[in-house]
Amino acid sequence: MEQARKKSRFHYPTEQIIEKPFNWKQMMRLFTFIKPYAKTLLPKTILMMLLATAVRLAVPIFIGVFAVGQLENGTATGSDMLLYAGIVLILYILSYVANILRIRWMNRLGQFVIFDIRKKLFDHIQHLSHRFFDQRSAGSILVRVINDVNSLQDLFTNGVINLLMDIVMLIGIVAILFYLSPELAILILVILPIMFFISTKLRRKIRRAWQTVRLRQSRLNSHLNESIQGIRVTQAYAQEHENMEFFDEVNTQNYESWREATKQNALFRPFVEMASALGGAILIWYGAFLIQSDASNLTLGVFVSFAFYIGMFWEPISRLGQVYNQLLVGMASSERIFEFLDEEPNVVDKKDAKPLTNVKGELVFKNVEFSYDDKRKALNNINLKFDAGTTVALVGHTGSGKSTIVNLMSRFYDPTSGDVMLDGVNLRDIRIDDLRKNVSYVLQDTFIFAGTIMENIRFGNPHATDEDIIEAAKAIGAHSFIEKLDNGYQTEVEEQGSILSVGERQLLSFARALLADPRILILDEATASIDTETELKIQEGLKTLLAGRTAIMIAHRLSTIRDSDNIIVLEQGNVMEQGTHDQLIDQKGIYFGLVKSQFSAIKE
Ligand SMILES: Nc1ncnc2c1ncn2[C@@H]1O[C@H](COP(=O)(O)OP(=O)(O)OP(=O)(O)O)[C@@H](O)[C@H]1O
Repeated sequence: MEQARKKSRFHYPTEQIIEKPFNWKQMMRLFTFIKPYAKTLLPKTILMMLLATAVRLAVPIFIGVFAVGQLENGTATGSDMLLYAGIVLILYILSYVANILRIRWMNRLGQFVIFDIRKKLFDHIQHLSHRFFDQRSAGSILVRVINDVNSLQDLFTNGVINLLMDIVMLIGIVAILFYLSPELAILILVILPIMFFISTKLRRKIRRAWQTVRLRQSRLNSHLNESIQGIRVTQAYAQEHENMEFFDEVNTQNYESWREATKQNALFRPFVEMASALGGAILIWYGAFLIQSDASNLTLGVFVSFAFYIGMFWEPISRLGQVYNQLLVGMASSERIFEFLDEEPNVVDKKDAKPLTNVKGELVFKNVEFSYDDKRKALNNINLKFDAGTTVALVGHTGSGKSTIVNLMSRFYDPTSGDVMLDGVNLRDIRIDDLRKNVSYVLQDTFIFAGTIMENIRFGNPHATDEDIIEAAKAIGAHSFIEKLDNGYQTEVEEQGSILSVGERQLLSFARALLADPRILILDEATASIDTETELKIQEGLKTLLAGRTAIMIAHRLSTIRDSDNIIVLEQGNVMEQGTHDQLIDQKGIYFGLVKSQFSAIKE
């Protein structure tokens, strides 16, 4: 019981082992990624592949039929033999060069295709709406862009061309075998179906074993990802031991699945080699019999060529098994990649969406309703006006709908019904890019990207010069703390910016927003308590930032709220009261209660 309770803390979606029939449609869709190279790299690679294969097929004929044949007839001269040796040598050199070029171009083709798939996937994901990200963890998205795309790598760098090469090789060998000696060819080919039957069974086992490896590995990845991201909470609650126990379990499972898969895998090659030896034995036994018998005209030369071909026969067969595995892995991965690619953004530009010019910054909500999940309403019939150039504070208990209102302003979501208008134009009719350039967000938890402080501020406007950035930082009041850092504006900060304090991060985000110079500014005020000096700096910075803009604040400090031109009080997705601080206090309604209970403890 204790054990079950402990393990139940860790929930990772487990994928089922996929045993689907081969899906041609999906494969064809995957191969459309080769299309851009259909006239350049692909034909060059195929040509080299055909050349290398043709040469390999020709060599045994020269050695067996011509050289040994002439020796057998007794017509061979030293210079003839030298000529044959020369030809074989040239053929080998030719095949060597063709193979080098084939491998080089094949790898290049594969890398280009992987590059294209990853780019397309990333580009697509970037444009997906917030709804998509609400339903998935960052880790699971990462796995698709990295692991699933990587697992297509083998297929495109080796698989496809090798598959073609092996098919051409097999057809070539079978045709030559039949041409040289149909009796001998038939006998040897009899064992082919038997081998295919056994190898298919073996391969299925191997495939399942590798699928288990992938599932175990993805569990291990998820656990690692979560553990590292949540390390501070884990340490704070002293849960390292529980974490370690679970890690041990998934790590052991991972190791065991690898052991099993490599064991199964190791069986395949010896099996192919055994079949190859069996083919050789049959050849020697029956071939010797045919050479001696008067009824057959099998010569020693043909027999030698045959032996060469038999030796070459099993290699493509064993490789075909590998390619089949690669195709199945590729299919599973591409299914997951296509699932993302087929995901349509919920919020998209209309065909005739208008550009935005001369924005004044008046926002109006008309009968707006909204629900995140079509079950529970987050906003009920909201009618609001945010006048251009004014500062409006949104207040209310947690979950009352403050963030939801601001989410609709940048069209991170569209209202379920009703409209949001900017300067009298429905947001749905405005180009999203234009809208978002005019509406900036300053989030409570400022996201700092890995890079310098300079680059982090420049995020607000990629075209800004260093001077513009320093000016913005000065205006906001961030310049003095930046200067005190080791390398000033060139100080490298890590992802999430953990070397910076909450207040400093806020100031950076103000500078970033000032640089973006939007008409409408949405601000989620930090709740963390900040020392009085920084607090003053933030208030000063805020004043500069808000000057002349329409500002919507999810306000947590009474001082900010009191200074606003209008205060909107929300409760369970409804607008309950609105007005200035004094008006609302006089009303002695919800706001009055909120101020008394919630803000009295917070520093004004
Ligand atoms: N992405 C989401 N998916 C589903 N439901 C959501 C989502 N975001 C918010 N909600 C729900 O919508 C309602 C309004 O949430 P919202 O985040 O707007 O509240 P809030 O007033 O901003 O709260 P807080 O002050 O705690 O940030 C809540 O009931 C919340 O559970």
